[in-house]
Amino acid sequence: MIEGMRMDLKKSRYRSFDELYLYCYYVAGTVGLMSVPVMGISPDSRAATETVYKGALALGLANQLTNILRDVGEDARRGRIYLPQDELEAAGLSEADIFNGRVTDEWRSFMSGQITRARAFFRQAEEGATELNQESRWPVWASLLLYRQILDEIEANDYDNFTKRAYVPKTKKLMALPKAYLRSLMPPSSQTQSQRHYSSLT
Ligand SMILES: CC(C)=CCC/C(C)=C/CC/C(C)=C/CC/C(C)=C/COP(=O)(O)OP(=O)(O)O
Repeated sequence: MIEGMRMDLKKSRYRSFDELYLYCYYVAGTVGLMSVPVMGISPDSRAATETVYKGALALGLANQLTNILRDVGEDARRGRIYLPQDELEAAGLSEADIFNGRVTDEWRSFMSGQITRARAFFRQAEEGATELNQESRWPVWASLLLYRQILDEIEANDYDNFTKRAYVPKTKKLMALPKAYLRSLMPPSSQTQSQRHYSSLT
């Protein structure tokens, strides 16, 4: 985590998603991983421990990527671009496009790809969240559902994350709480991965 903070002091560009992944891993993935032994895995869980840690890491990454996508304009005004340069280039976008902050079709399509990737990490996080101790499941589900909604708001703003800050309205936030509560009641998986694999074959 400290390494991530150091990285942020030295670096203001990321050549590829691999480089960005490493940064997100350091500053947020590690927080997720450290939370697992604090929150604890449900005694009823039959899932592989790896599934829980992978989920926790994924939630850290998903949150950080979402944060980055929400703050593109704000970061650019401080001279920083936390987006993979090779992917920007492939989408026909330059740094100047980001500093000028024009929402073009190229930008919309680039952003839509970035949002899809962040959602894939949220999906992976869901698998881990179900396996946590009962007491931790509601807050974790709430944070997952609330943060993931920021991505919906970026879409609702027609991908203008230069001049608009994607913001989840209070009513939507409140509505997420009972949804999170219901999800938190979902019991942990009662089968191990190999049992699941076996029963899918029979
Ligand atoms: C899912 C399972 C199995 C466990 C849960 C594991 C957890 C708690 C994961 C979440 C980890 C986490 C809180 C990562 C940090 C996320 C993040 C983007 C923080 C934003 O920090 P700032 O950059 O300070 O935010 P602002 O830009 O809003 O100030």
